[in-house]
Amino acid sequence: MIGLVGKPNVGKSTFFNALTEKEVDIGNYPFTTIEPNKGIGFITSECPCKELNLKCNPRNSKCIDGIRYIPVEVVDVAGLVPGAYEGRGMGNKFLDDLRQADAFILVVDASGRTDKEGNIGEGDPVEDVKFLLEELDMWIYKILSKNWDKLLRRAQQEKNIVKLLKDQLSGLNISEEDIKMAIRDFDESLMKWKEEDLLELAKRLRKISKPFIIAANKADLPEAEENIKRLKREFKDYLVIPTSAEIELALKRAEKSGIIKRVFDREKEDFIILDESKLSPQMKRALDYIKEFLDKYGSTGVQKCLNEAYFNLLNSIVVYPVEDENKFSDKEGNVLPDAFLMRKGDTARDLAYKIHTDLGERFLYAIDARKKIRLGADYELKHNDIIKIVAVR
Ligand SMILES: Nc1nc2c(ncn2[C@@H]2O[C@H](COP(=O)(O)OP(=O)(O)OP(=O)(O)O)[C@@H](O)[C@H]2O)c(=O)[nH]1
Repeated sequence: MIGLVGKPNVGKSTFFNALTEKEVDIGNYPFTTIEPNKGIGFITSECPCKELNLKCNPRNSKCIDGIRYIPVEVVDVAGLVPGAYEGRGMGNKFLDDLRQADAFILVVDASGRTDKEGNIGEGDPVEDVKFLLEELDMWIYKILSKNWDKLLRRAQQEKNIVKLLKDQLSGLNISEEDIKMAIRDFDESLMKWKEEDLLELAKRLRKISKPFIIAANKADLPEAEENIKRLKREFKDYLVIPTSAEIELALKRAEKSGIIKRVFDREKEDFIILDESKLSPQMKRALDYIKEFLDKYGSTGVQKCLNEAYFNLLNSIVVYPVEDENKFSDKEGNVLPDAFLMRKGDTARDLAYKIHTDLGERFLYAIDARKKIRLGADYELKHNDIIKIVAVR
């Protein structure tokens, strides 16, 4: 799940709506209850139907003009205020939402028109990013240092520090490997760890467990240009994506009401006006303004943030399981019915388990449907693979 974080007034709600506004209802969502601050966004990936020259019948996703839209959950993490890590403001709800997110899109007002408290005024998006990082660090520090005395007592029996820390941080989804990496140059005895060591560890764990992208929102405003350059200079290790949530929402709505058709190219996003006669002079001006923005930045950036979060931060790949490797279909003849999100490094057996535990347990071998060759259980899946799993009956 991706979390949207940002202080008030930076355009987070607009961003959330632009990402999650339902266009077409699709069944088979892999999610059960959707809370009010959660929504479904779609990551986009080239569908193999184009290359294979087939017409697909998606079930768990949708395909428009050869682009597969795969549903993912997005959570609007409300309540970022100074001291939120201590439960100020929205209290535990804020912390709970943070815990659930695998990665973040950190939304800042790149125009600098939002001040520290989230009011209209003078602000600095570079400072806002720093502030958020501190909040996250303090949040992890608080979890880490909670009942530290008790942990030290336990350490007298349990010598495995990594295991102790993993227990302490349960809920944050950090692997033992990552903890080991983070404490590699720390003293072997927990007794010797000082407060600044714990703070440093919190910082490292945040980097590992909560990767994020910076959405430099309101990029359409003139003051944004300079701030975007500063953000890129200041946060070289991070992806800074100029966005205009307002333009994305406007385009989505214009398309829904049949005024335009959006066109997506690998390089650039554009739109075609379907009926000029329906446009008021005001709408025409707005669309000209939007076109200028797209010419300058290539896209509204909103969809790009979600795609980058999955494909870049979380190392996701898309794999298409099929039951008939000749027709690329399921038993009913639906071509490329499901698009599964997997991670780089996942194997054919992992895919079988993801489809069904039983299929994982009965796994015999897999078939690469394009090349019609057999693959072993340890075959490392690649992006856009089409795979049939063969299992013991
Ligand atoms: N120019 C411009 N304005 C934007 C953009 N995104 C949002 N806004 C405007 O910024 C203001 C705040 O947007 P919201 O989406 O309500 O901001 P928020 O961060 O969710 O704020 P809270 O609801 O107070 O938490 C609104 O007036 C939006 O229309 C953008 O990309 N460009």
